Amino acid sequence: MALSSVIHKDTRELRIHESLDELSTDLADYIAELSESCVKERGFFCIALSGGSLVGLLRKICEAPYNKTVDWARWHFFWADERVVSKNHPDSNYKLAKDGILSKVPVIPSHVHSMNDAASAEAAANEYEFTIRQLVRTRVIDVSEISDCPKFDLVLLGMGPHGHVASLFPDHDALNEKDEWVTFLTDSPNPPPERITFTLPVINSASHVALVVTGEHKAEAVKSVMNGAGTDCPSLPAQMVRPTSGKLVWFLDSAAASQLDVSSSS
Ligand SMILES: O=C1O[C@H](COP(=O)(O)O)[C@@H](O)[C@H](O)[C@H]1O
Repeated sequence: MALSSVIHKDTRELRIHESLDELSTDLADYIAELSESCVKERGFFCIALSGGSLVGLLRKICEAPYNKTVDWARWHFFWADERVVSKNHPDSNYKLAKDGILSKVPVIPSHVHSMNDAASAEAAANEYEFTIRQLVRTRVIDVSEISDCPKFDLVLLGMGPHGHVASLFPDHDALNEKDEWVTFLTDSPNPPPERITFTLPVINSASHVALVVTGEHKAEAVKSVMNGAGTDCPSLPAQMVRPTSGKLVWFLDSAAASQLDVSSSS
C-alpha cells in the first residue's frame, strides 16, 4: 500500500493517500490494529460509526484478510449520529452500515447498538444515552478519567463540505451541549431535519478519533480546519474535534488535501 505521506500537524496525524483504494486499505489496517490492542487490553472493541461517504471507505475491513483475522465477536457497534427515519430508509445511517458492513462480517446482533427508529428524536436520543450509560456501568464501554463521559475506543467521523461532523453543524446550538452525551436536532440544515448525535464532550473523550475526508469539494473546509488549529474560537465543528487525551488521525485523499500547505509541517 502506497501511503503518500504521514504528516504531524500540532497534535493531529494526517495520512494523505493518492487513491481511495489505498486510503481504504490504510483505514482497515488502522482499525484492525486498534481492535486487536483494545480486545487484548479490555476484551472489547467499541466503535462508533458515522454515515455518508465513510461507510464506502470501510469496505476493505470487510474483505480478506481482515474479515477472517479481526475478532468480530468482541466488537460493539454504535453510531455517532443517526437520521430520524426508519431503519430501511435510504437516509438511515444504520441501513448504510448494515448494507456496507454488518451484513458482510460475523457481528453479534446484540452487539449492534442502533438507535430506536420508532420513537421521536428526543425520546430516541434519551434512550440511546441510557443504553450507553448501561454499557459504561458494565464496563463494556470504557470511561474517561477526565470527565464522566464514555470513552469509545474509536469514533469514526466524516466531514461535510461546510465542516460538519456527525450531526453537529456550524453555528448550531447542539455544538454547545455540555451535559448530555447524546442530543437531537429538529432543524438540521441538511436533510433530513431530524437527527440524533453524539455531543462534542463524548467525541472528545474517545481514545481514538478518525476523521475520514475525501474529494476536492471538501478541500476548502479541510484547509480552514487545519489553519484554525489551536485557535481559541474555532467556528467549524470539525475544528472542535480535539480529543482531550485521545489521538486524532485524519485520513485524506490527495483531492481533499489539495489546498494544504504540508511543506511546513513536521
Ligand atoms: O449528514 C451526514 O454527513 C456527514 C458527512 O457525510 P459525507 O457523505 O459528506 O461524508 C456524515 O459523516 C454523517 O454521519 C451524516 O449523518
